[in-house]
Amino acid sequence: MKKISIAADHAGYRYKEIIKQHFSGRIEFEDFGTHSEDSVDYPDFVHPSADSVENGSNELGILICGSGNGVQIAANKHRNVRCALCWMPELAELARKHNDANMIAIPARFIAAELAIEIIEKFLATPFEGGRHQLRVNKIPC
Ligand SMILES: O=C(CO)[C@H](O)[C@H](O)[C@H](O)COP(=O)(O)O
Repeated sequence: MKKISIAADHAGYRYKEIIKQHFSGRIEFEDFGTHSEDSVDYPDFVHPSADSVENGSNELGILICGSGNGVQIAANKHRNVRCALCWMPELAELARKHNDANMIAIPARFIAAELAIEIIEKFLATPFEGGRHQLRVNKIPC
């Protein structure tokens, strides 16, 4: 697997570090920050991370904030980003299988870190199914 981008605001910082630690040695991350729990604005970290997925320098991207909404909304402003908000592994699986999601948004203030890891494991392990789903994904850009 190519590099994976990862970015978080202050509400997601701790989970970002836990995730990197868990996948250490298996996944090469490009960490776009933030790098502390000091209050920051999530778009400042989402956009460069989403750019790196959009331009192909990172294969997939992980975004973490308090509810997951902020980072997902910002990431999906990028024409070729499909960012899915996932709070259970089954949602991550479907986001990959049916939507070819290339970024995932994690709600750090609403799920345990252990569940966040489980969700990301599923996201990274699940291929896109293509077929009828490819026709639909092709129609997303407007
Ligand atoms: O969760 C969010 C709402 O979309 C944001 O992404 C931020 O994490 C959240 O708004 C941060 O809230 P705070 O009160 O400034 O810590």
